[in-house]
Amino acid sequence: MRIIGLTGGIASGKTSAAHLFEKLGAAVIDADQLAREVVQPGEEALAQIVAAFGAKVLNPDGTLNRAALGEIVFADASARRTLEGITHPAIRKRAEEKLQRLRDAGTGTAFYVAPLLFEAGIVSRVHEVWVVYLDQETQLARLMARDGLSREAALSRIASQMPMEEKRKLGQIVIDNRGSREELEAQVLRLWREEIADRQRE
Ligand SMILES: CC(C)(COP(=O)(O)OP(=O)(O)OC[C@H]1O[C@@H](n2cnc3c(N)ncnc32)[C@H](O)[C@@H]1O)[C@@H](O)C(=O)NCCC(=O)NCCS
Ligand SMILES: Nc1ncnc2c1ncn2[C@@H]1O[C@H](COP(=O)(O)OP(=O)(O)OP(=O)(O)O)[C@@H](O)[C@H]1O
Repeated sequence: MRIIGLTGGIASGKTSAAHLFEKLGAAVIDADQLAREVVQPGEEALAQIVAAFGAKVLNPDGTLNRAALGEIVFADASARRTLEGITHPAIRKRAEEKLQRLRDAGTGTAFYVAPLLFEAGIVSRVHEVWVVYLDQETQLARLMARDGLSREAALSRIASQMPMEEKRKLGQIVIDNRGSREELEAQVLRLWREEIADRQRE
């Protein structure tokens, strides 16, 4: 099975691009979604997070208060590393299980969508890397609009990741998402045809 790592900066459009590939019939696993699964009530990782950060990161119903934890870890690199030390092994394990299921089902190509593909070393698990790219001003505007963040909070999230320009250089394929949604969709369709559908027929 060919595994394509799909990455990019925060709010660059990875999820949007992945949904478009999924609509065309691609198999997709998404690290952000796995990160949510591993902190559900009853999961080991949630207990470890509470032990490390205190009950203030829980909602009254016992679920993770993501906004509260986000405020802590995006302002403090050492707190972020503590959280990653808890969540990343659990995310990796779940990703391997999902990839194995796709392999067993005879899947030809799978996308592994991961914001921290380079930062978390996931790059060694994929066969090639596609990067969704945009300039920082557009990134900032989309991030603030989507998550209702102040400019300062949005900038600190961007600063917690490898700079977009570096990611761009490391991708075998770059999807330029500075333009409209229609332009994104056109690139996805072209890549689907040229890089996936045609190659699977070879
Ligand atoms: C801090 C948390 C609770 C904030 O939750 P929230 O719902 O606000 O954001 P969400 O999970 O949807 O992530 C949004 C984006 O933030 C960025 N981001 C998330 N975690 C990190 C991190 N550790 N370092 C840098 N950027 C990150 C990514 O670009 C991600 O796509 C959450 O992001 C989390 O648990 N992060 C640790 C797990 C992780 O590293 N996830 C990334 C996938 S490997
Ligand atoms: N071409 C576009 N034009 C306008 N808005 C867009 C475009 N592409 C994506 N968006 C919007 O930008 C925001 C970020 O996109 P998306 O959630 O797909 O990014 P992401 O890379 O998955 O983000 P994260 O790393 O935070 O998970 C969303 O609100 C999305 O609807």
